[in-house]
Amino acid sequence: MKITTEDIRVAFHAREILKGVSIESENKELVGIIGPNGSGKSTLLKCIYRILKPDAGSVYLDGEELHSMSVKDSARKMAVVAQHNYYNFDFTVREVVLMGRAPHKKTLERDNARDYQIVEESLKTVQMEQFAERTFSTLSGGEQQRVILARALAQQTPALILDEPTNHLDITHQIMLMELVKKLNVTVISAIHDLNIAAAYCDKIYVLKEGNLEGYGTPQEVLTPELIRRIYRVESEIVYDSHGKMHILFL
Ligand SMILES: Nc1ncnc2c1ncn2[C@@H]1O[C@H](COP(=O)(O)OP(=O)(O)OP(=O)(O)O)[C@@H](O)[C@H]1O
Repeated sequence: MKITTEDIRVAFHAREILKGVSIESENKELVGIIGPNGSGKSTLLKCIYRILKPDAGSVYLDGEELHSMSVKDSARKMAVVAQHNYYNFDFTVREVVLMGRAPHKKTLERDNARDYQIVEESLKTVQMEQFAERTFSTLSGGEQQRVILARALAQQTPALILDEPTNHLDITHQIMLMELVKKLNVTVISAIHDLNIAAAYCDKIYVLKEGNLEGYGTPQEVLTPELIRRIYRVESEIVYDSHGKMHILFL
């Protein structure tokens, strides 16, 4: 599925947070949004996953304007792993993941064997199947993050929106998550802080600073020492290992 934003503008209390942001992901592309703290990454993603209506501009899913669709229709097209405090969920892990099936159900339709099978598979994929009966709020931050990813997988959508998905995860699970997301073969738009993760996994990167797009292209095109200096005020060096993989060293 193709996701497009066109000239998105958002202001809070007369302060402009997004100043006309247009991005595009082709079908099955993994698109990274990078930028310093407060640059507007989450705000842009919130406009895409419909928790925030922009003051101006539009979001299109395969050419269809987001707000012209029902919430259920857009939830069948896109699942979200956002940065929230999840701790208040007083549900079991299995129940949380089952919520991912809701957009596929009619009003009052009961969960069936297939829904439970999808939930078990999703939990296995994120290696959380042994936690199915646990109360969600008793999990660690990283475990919660993986359960929320399982919920998004259970939603079986052609697009995923991720807001710093590797936040809370140890290095094993960071790599697991990015490898998994890459293999899903769906469209992904993800805010990413770690530039080496962005370099390793993104097909395309957009750079946000103070609500403006400051760069766009493949990781090789975008992640140059000049851009990193301009955006983050940090000196860096780009090296390629024996596998041809790009690494950013911060000096
Ligand atoms: N509801 C709101 N009311 C007022 N200001 C807000 C609101 N939501 C976000 N902001 C401000 O908008 C700016 C952009 O926030 P946003 O969360 O989009 O940044 P970000 O790039 O995702 O940052 P981070 O890397 O720290 O997660 C910040 O200065 C934030 O304080």
